Amino acid sequence: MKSTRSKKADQIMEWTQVTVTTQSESVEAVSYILNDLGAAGVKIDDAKDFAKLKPGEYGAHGEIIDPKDIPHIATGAAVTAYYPQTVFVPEIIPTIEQRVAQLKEFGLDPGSGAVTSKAVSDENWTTAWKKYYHPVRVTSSLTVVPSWEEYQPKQPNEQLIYLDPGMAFGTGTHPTTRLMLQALEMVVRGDETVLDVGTGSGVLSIAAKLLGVSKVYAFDVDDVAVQSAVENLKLNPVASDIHIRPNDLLTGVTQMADLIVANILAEIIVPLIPQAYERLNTGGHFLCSGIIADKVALILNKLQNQGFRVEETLKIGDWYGIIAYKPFSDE
Ligand SMILES: C[S@@+](CC[C@H](N)C(=O)[O-])C[C@H]1O[C@@H](n2cnc3c(N)ncnc32)[C@H](O)[C@@H]1O
Repeated sequence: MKSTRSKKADQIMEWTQVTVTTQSESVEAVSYILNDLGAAGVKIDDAKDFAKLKPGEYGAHGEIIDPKDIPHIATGAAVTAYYPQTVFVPEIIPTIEQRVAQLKEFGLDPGSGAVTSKAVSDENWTTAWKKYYHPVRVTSSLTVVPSWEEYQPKQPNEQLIYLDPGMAFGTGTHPTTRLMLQALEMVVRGDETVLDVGTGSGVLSIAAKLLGVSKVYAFDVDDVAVQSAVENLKLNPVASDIHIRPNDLLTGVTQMADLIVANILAEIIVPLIPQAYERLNTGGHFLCSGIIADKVALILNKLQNQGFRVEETLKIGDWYGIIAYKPFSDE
């Protein structure tokens, strides 16, 4: 389970909780829709996530509580959003139903798309998202640590990313994020300049710095995400010199880079591909994830047509990540 939560939550006590019943492949798109309609945060329950957890595998080190103790759904997925009193939820429910049904047009299975709502108190929500977060080792060298937890590295090469995962997408534990973290570990050699497109919580920017890149410029179209990334950068001294600002993809960005990372839905990666090619130095890498099986061929095709050479296709569960390389003219 993962959740996102904006700072607005600290100021308002009463919320309307809206739950959409869907399928695993659509959770990110449904979250996007719910956020787009004014949710202060979303929480995802995905039966597939729980199916992969093994009792004791994480608990022995205190990273995560025994999965069987976490209430969870047995099949499919549910995305729950929290709306402040300023949003009149009965008015937006038909729009949610319509936009979720339209996901079929993007090749996603929205499942039943059933929408339910109920009033909740701030206290219930706070407990719901926070109690399941504990340090999680996301790659062989990177561990995400919630900002309120004490944690000592268990291995000499283990590096810590401190996050308040409540405020934007990017707890580090989502498969799409882990694909990008793995890809970063594979390509970073040190001293690179990086553009992080759709930074969310800032997790990839912080990871890139820990892995030894020199400069990071991070962007997100969502002001709440930018604010959350700014707060998370403050939790990680290594990230103090990261530049971050609101921006739509790389539109208007003139900074050249050796590495561009983007964990965004495939539909949004498509227009980013030519921008990324233009901003990358030759010999540089473009890393992207957020891609479901049905969209892999489309993205590979667009990358190759643009002139990229695909070096690796990575997979975790139903999600794919791609490492693409911009060759020198004589390669
Ligand atoms: C799936 S999250 C990834 C967050 C983080 N980078 C990670 O890997 O965990 C995608 C992020 O992209 C942002 N985003 C979506 N469309 C965008 C666009 N056109 N330009 C910039 N950011 C965008 C969203 O606001 C969201 O924060």
